[in-house]
Order: sequence, then C-alpha cells, then structure tokens
Amino acid sequence: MTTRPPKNIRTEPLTLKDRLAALNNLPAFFKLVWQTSPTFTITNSLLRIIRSAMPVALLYVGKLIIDNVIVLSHQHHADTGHLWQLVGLEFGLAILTDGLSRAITLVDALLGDLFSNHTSVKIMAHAATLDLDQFEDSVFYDKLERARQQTIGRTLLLSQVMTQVQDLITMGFLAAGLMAFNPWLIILLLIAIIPAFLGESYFNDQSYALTRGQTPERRELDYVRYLGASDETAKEVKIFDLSGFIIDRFKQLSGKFYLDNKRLSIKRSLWGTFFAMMGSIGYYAAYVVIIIKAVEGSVTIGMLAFLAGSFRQLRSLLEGILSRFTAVSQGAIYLRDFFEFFEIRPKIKAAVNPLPFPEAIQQGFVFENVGFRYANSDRWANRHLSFTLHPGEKLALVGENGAGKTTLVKLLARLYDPTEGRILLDGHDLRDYDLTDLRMNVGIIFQDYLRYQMTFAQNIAVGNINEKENRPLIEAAAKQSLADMLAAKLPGAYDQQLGKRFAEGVELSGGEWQKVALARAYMRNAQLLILDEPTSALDARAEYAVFERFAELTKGKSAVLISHRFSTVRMADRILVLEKGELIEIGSHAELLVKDGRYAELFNLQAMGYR
Ligand SMILES: Nc1ncnc2c1ncn2[C@@H]1O[C@H](COP(=O)(O)OP(=O)(O)OP(=O)(O)O)[C@@H](O)[C@H]1O
Repeated sequence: MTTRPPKNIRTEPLTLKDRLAALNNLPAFFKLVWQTSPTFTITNSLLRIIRSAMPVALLYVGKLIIDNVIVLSHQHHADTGHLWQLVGLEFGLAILTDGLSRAITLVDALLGDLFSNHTSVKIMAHAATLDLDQFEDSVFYDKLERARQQTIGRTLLLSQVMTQVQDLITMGFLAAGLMAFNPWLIILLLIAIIPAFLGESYFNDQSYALTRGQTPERRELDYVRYLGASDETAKEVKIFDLSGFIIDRFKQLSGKFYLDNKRLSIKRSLWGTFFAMMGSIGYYAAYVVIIIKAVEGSVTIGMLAFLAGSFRQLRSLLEGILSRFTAVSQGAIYLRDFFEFFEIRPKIKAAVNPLPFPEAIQQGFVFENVGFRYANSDRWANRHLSFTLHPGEKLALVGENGAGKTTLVKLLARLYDPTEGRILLDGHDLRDYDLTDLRMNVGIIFQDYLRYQMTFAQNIAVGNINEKENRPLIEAAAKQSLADMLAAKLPGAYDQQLGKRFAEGVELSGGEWQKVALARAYMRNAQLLILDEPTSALDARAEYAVFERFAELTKGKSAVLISHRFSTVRMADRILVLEKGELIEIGSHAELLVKDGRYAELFNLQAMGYR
C-alpha cells in the first residue's frame, strides 16, 4: 500500500489571488446548474431577490411602530388605528419572510438533487470515453475521486453562491439606511470585520491544502474500509484472519487524519474567538454612538432601534459574506478539479475518416514488429512481435505467467495502442478503422471477466447490450456456451438474480460463472473471438464439450485462445509461444513437438503430471 501523494497534487496553501482567480470557474458552474434545470434556477433567483428586501422592511416597520407607540403614549385620546395597521403589516412581512425562506430551502434541495444526478451522469459518461491506461494511473484516479466528491459537495456551493448574492443585496438595503444616518458607522463595521475575514481565509487555505494533500491516503482509507467490510472480501479476510491487520492500517491512517485535523481545528478555534471579540468591540462602539445621539434627542427611539438593528444585522451579514467568500472560493477551487477531469482526453482516438470494418476479413491481422510498454512501467510487456493471424485461423497463445499474452489481445481490441510497430488489418493500420466498429467485431472474454450482480439473462446480454431484450439470441448464446443447462436448474431460470449482493440472488460456482461469461462471446457476430483462459475453471468434461463446439461455432471466424491447458491449446491451428513478451516459437501442435523446443518442453511437463 502506498501513501505517497502523486507529484502533481498541490499541498501548499493558496493565496487570496488564487482564490479570486478560482471564481472564474463559477460561470461554467452556473451553466451546468442552468443545464440541470432552468425553471428551478429562475425560481430560486426570484425568491431570493424578494427575500433580500425583507430584513430592512421589517426593521423599518418596527421603527414606525415604536415611534407611533411613543407618540400615542403621550396622548390622552389616542387613535390606535394606524398603529394596528403597522402591526398587521409587520405580521404579514414576518409570515412572508418565513414562507420565502422555506420555499428557498425547498428549491435549493430539489435543484441540488437534480444537479448531483446530472453531474454524476456526466462523470460516468466522460469516464466511459477514457482509456484503460488512464484508469490505471493514480493521478487520474485522484482526479476522478475528487470530481466524484464534487457532485455532492457542489450542491452546497450552489446554495452558498445564491445566498451570497442574496445577502449582498440585503446588505445594500441595510447599508443605505445606515449611510444616511452616519457613514462612519460603516467604516467602524469594516474595521471590526476585516481581521476576522483574513483569519478565516488563512485557515481555510490551510485546511484546503491539508485535505488535498490527503487525497491518496483517503483513497487508501476507503479501500481499507471496503476490505474490512464487504461481501466480496469477507471470505479471504476470515480465512487469512486479516481483520487485525486491516483494522490496524485503518487506525493508523484515520489516526493520522485526526491528529492533523485536530491541530488545525484548535488553532482555528482560538483565533476565531479572538476575532469575534474584536467584532463585538466594533459593534458596541457603534451602539454607544447611536445611544448618545438618542439621548441628545437628535434621533427618535424608533430610529435608535432601527439603526441598532441594522448595524447588528449588517455585522452578521458581513461576517457571513466574508466567511462564505472563503467557502465559495474554496468550492470554486475544487470545481477546478471537476472541470479538469472533463478536460482529460482519451489518447486512443477514433479515426477522423474511419474505414468501415471489412464485411469479411480478407488478409487477416498482421503484427509488424509490435512492442508495448504500460504507461506506469519501464518494462516491455510485448516486444518485436511479427506474425499474421489469418482469416478463419484459430491461434493459441501459450507462455508462462506474465509472458504478455493478455497484453497482446488487448492490443488487438485497441484497449491500448502499440508503443512501437503497428498492427494491420487487411493492409490498413488498426487505428484507421472505426473504433466502435472494431470493438463490435472483436469479442473478448477476459480471464477476470465481471460477475454482474444482475439476472442470468442480463449477465449474458452484456456481451451485446443492444440486444438485451432479444431473448432468443440470449438463449442461443447460452446454449453454445453450455450455460443453458445451468439456467434450467435455477429457480428463476433466465430471470434469476445472480450473486449474493441483492435479495434472492443465487451464487454460482467458478465454472458456472465461466459458462455464463463465455455465452457473452456468442452474443455478437464478431469476426474475431478472443478467449483469455475461458475454461480454466471448467471441469474436464465441460471443457472438452465447450471446445468441441467452439471449433464448429466459430467456423470461418478467427479466434485467439489463451490457455495454460495443452489439451485445449493443441486444438488450435497454430500456437504462438511467448516468453518475456517476445515470440519464440510458432507452429501447429505437431510441428512444435517435432521442433522439440520450449513448447515441447512445457507440453511434456504437463503431460507428465497426468501420468
Ligand atoms: N495494467 C498493467 N500495468 C502495468 N503492467 C502490467 C499491466 N498489466 C500487465 N502488466 C505487466 O505486463 C506483463 C505481461 O502481462 P500479461 O497480463 O500480458 O501476461 P500474461 O501472459 O497474460 O500472464 P498470465 O498468464 O499470468 O495471465 C507482466 O509483466 C505484467 O506485470
């Protein structure tokens, strides 16, 4: 397990300039919000604009009421009609304010949910366009992880930005009243607030740097949590008695996070208290000024209440706006991660003017000095590969573990492109063909095929998802891979839920799963069929039956088989022997035995084991 942060993750704090620059991401963010739901976006904005005028209106009506009460209290026959009208108005405003707040919360929540769904779909759709080796890169994974987190975190950003604008408008209304009375009060207010803002901004920077620096470790923490409590891992964890090891690692990682976060939280809390005190001093200084004016008689008592109320609200609004600024800019910085993820482009590109895939392959696939190196490795997984896979030919790949067999077939399906050399199909580079077309015409079943926690039929249909409703095709595919006998035994037959994860799921044995996976290969009319150790878990009788059919079912089609069982391998037209990524022998079973080279050695070794 590695905990080293990838090189390009920035862990140093950010400056105010960085934060302001990050706000540039907001327009794109709002475009995304708008795309999510124009109606909710407009409704939300309108509600907030109306809501922002409420505080000053309430304070002003309050002022009128107090002044009215004072005047009336000095009269003998007071006419209270106007007073009650004012009280009624304030009551109405209070109810409206509350209603608006609730409506805003509701629209925020609905828009947030839609936004989260919309962005999750966008992330999945974009991830689907990316290359396999991008998924194998840890820096990429961190980006994906942070982008995923954005889908939840950004709904908060949405309401924060909206609230920010709303509060700014409210502040404008309140400040106008205060300015009319005494502009100096505004200055006093700013002096009281700015240190708190700078402090808040400093600690947010620190916390951002900390969280970002912890991304790889957080990923490991999630992985350890998954290892410790998941249906897929439970068996091995029990057998190897790993829970102690896993829990220790979890404690070690989570303990480190706790300590790092605690240190920062304590510092932040102490400084926060100090800055809040400064704010209070500023507020009371202003309060004293207003009281003196009231005692002197230069403002009414109603005005005193209005100004003090305005000042108090302005202070908390300003505090909120400034601290939200750091949160908003923080969010905007995380947004950069989100948009960066969408900027990642696949390297394996579809050809601009693609050639259509041949109706029937004429010359076959030609490997011309093909070499491939995984991006995260400095060793060649395949090197100097030159051979032809003829149309209709059945080719078997043999070689020891890590010899490069799986890599070779991944190159055939363009999951990767060769690092050197080229692969030709009917005389043209594989890269010149339409990528979707190519993948449609190459059927691969990998050794680590997925066991979908779906129904039996769906598990086969994934081989050609366009035909997911085509039950006769699914049943025919099952018949070809011998999975049909299995369906007959299941209580729900083809609609039987497989796997243990969901209710009423039935778990299959390794060999049974393999038959199901094998059926996927027969779901499409591929011209090249690749089976990467397709029968390793089948019993001897099943394997024999599968291959007896295989030759017949793939008549006229090319096929590549990877197998460690020579009983399977010998059925191929030609056998390609790989060693350390290179081709060392090629020929039929009989030819290679006569040659008495590596193949003969491996074959005899296995045959000896059976004697
Ligand atoms: N995704 C990957 N990233 C980096 N290196 C890889 C990756 N996949 C395979 N390799 C390396 O490439 C080499 C060839 O692997 P490959 O899977 O092609 O071997 P194989 O012959 O299919 O082995 P096996 O018989 O065990 O399935 C190995 O050394 C392996 O470590």
